[in-house]
Amino acid sequence: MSAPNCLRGCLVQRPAGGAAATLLRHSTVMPATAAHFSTSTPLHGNMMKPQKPGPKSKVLLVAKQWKKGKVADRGGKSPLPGERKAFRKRILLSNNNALPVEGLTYIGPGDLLDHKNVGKVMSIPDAAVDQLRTAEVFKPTQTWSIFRKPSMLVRSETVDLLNRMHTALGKEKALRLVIAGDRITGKSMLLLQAITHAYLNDYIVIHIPEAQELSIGATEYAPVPHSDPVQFMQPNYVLKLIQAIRKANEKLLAKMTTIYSHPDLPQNIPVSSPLLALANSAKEPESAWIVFRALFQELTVKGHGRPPILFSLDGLAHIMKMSEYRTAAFEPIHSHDLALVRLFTDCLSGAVSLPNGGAVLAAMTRGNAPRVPSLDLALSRRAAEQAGRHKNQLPQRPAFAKDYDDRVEAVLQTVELLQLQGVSKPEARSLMEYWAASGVLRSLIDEATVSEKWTLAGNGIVGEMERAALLTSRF
Ligand SMILES: Nc1ncnc2c1ncn2[C@@H]1O[C@H](COP(=O)(O)OP(=O)(O)OP(=O)(O)O)[C@@H](O)[C@H]1O
Repeated sequence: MSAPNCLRGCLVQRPAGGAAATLLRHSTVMPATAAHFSTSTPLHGNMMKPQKPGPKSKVLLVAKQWKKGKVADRGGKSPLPGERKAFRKRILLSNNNALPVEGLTYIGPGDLLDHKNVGKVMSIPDAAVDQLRTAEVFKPTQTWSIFRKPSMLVRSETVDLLNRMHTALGKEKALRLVIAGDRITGKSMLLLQAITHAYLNDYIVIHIPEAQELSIGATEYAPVPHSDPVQFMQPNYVLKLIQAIRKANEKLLAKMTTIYSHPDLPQNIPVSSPLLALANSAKEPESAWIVFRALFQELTVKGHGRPPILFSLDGLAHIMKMSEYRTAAFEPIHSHDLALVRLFTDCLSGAVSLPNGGAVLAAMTRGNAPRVPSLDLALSRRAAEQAGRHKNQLPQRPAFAKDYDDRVEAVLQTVELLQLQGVSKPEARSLMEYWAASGVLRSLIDEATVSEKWTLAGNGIVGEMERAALLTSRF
């Protein structure tokens, strides 16, 4: 018999079914006489006997259990409600293994206004670190956990933004500005720098750290009584926000006193009580929105020793669209009909003013932002206007476009835009020298290394520079 014919003959004699083949492979007693590829009588006899289950049949058993929806017991404790989220949001702000950097100075109240500090890496003072942590300004995506203490690069944009804020303060007006830019260019970090400056200069800071928490339908909501057209409050979120404002701005709130009587409040707060007592009266979610409104009303009284306010939000796109909430009639609710969002957008558009000065800042985020055509259009119009283009040359909605939203465009009609790009080469060098001094970057920092990393990072995009230089520490 020729070789191919022999092979065919042998294969034909093999058991056809996979299960049979398995049994064959795992049959415990293999007669010595049994030839390979043979279905000889002794083997047939053996197959008729009951077989011990082999490893393969165990796999089948597990698969069966899985199909029935049983969870295999791994012996561990399953996480409690909220534990996974807390772990995801956990922020470490120091690393004792990183080297202390010599010559690193703390940011003072006027330092972020000073052009001399552009290109310097500076540390955040401990008191401000606590306030920033309370207001949830640090983000888990940033690289705080690999350095000895929270420090940041002062960029030219930082000084520019804070000088604009300072000028507005002098005019008793609020700067209304959107921070935009490509992915990981440092938009949230710039917002953090503005908030740090605000804390160091005794502003009251109201910060919404993740705008998506307001619009994705993850927190309770209820109609605001007597609101027409109806607005919706988010009691639990607002209670948490008041507690953060109270804790981070405690000293300032204790110094100021109320000038209105606020009869709607759940607790009697007589006129001339400290604002801290007013903030403390928010104990239950049910009364949180009324207390928040009363506190905001008190803080925005002109004069009376009221400090400037910084009202900020990260993740603007999430509140520039329909929310995931529904009315009782199952109609979708626009994000601008959520009371807290409405207050922010009114401040951003200038409909509600901050008479003691300050700023309303909104940062875009590119990480998980939804696409909002009206937002993109409004920002590109603002960019064109700032570049000095004539009204007739501004970008327009495409003809017959459906998914544009007048409410969004109205809010952004007069805001300023700060378009963030990469850092300059001297700024990049200073940052890399800080990384090297901290011991997290092990290479000689010279012109060539800086140029290489700067170019690799799309002309100095900070997050990309971190990827290129500190690859293992972040990703
Ligand atoms: N001024 C700075 N000093 C030091 N590190 C910075 C600075 N700006 C940004 N970074 C770093 O760059 C990374 C990206 O920053 P950030 O999270 O602020 O970017 P983003 O533009 O808000 O990102 P996204 O596009 O995802 O919203 C972070 O790890 C941050 O630590």
